[in-house]
Amino acid sequence: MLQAKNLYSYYGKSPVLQNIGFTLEPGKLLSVLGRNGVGKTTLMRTIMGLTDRVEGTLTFDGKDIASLPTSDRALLGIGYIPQGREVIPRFTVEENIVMGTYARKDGSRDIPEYIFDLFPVLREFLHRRGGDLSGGQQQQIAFARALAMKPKLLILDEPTEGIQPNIVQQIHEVITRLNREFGLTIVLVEQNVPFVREVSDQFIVIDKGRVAAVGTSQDLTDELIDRHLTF
Ligand SMILES: Nc1ncnc2c1ncn2[C@@H]1O[C@H](COP(=O)(O)OP(=O)(O)OP(=O)(O)O)[C@@H](O)[C@H]1O
Repeated sequence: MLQAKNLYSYYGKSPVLQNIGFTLEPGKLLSVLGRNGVGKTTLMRTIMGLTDRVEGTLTFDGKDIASLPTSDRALLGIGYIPQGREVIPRFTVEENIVMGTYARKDGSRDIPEYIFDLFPVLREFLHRRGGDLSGGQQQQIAFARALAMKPKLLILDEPTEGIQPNIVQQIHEVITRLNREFGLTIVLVEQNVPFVREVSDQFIVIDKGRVAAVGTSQDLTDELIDRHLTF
């Protein structure tokens, strides 16, 4: 479904990512690991077309998307929950979620009902301003907005960063259900190694902008983590 080959991604003249390669099959979950500043967010932004320039190949559903604008990538079915959530504080919860529907091909502005089954609190707070909700609830809005576009692929950049522990567990359960129950293909940037081991089909470790290791969940050994993830 998503494939990168010899992918380089630039901010200005600097190649932040170099020679990145991976293949993600439909319905699978790929975790992206690495220390702070190695390029994980840049990889997510590269998939969405938000860096200055790329070289190499990036295909989605067999189509070359490397030179498409971000809005076209969304229309093809790539949903993105950025680091920091980016909920619009002045908009109501409902308005924030409906924004996601604008990336839908069917033109409908309806919020799919299952979103409120996943996040009942959002139904309750539908007419409150997004900015008045807690960090965990804002993360739920960010999920709901991305799911409202009915994505085929969901990109999640550290969805539990800065969120209180009781909500972290809930977000982990939602990610697991979206992948296992709803069959959504997911790329997940995540620091929590036990959760990565539990939920991933495959992983890549990035170090200094390059792929340092790839494998399936069983290949994510303590030795690999010591080498590339501990500080
Ligand atoms: N908009 C930008 N312009 C120029 N350089 C950038 C930009 N965003 C990130 N960088 C640089 O790219 C490198 C990778 O940053 P990135 O945010 O992708 O890392 P990360 O692995 O996601 O880190 P973190 O875990 O802290 O989020 C860093 O050296 C960073 O300074």
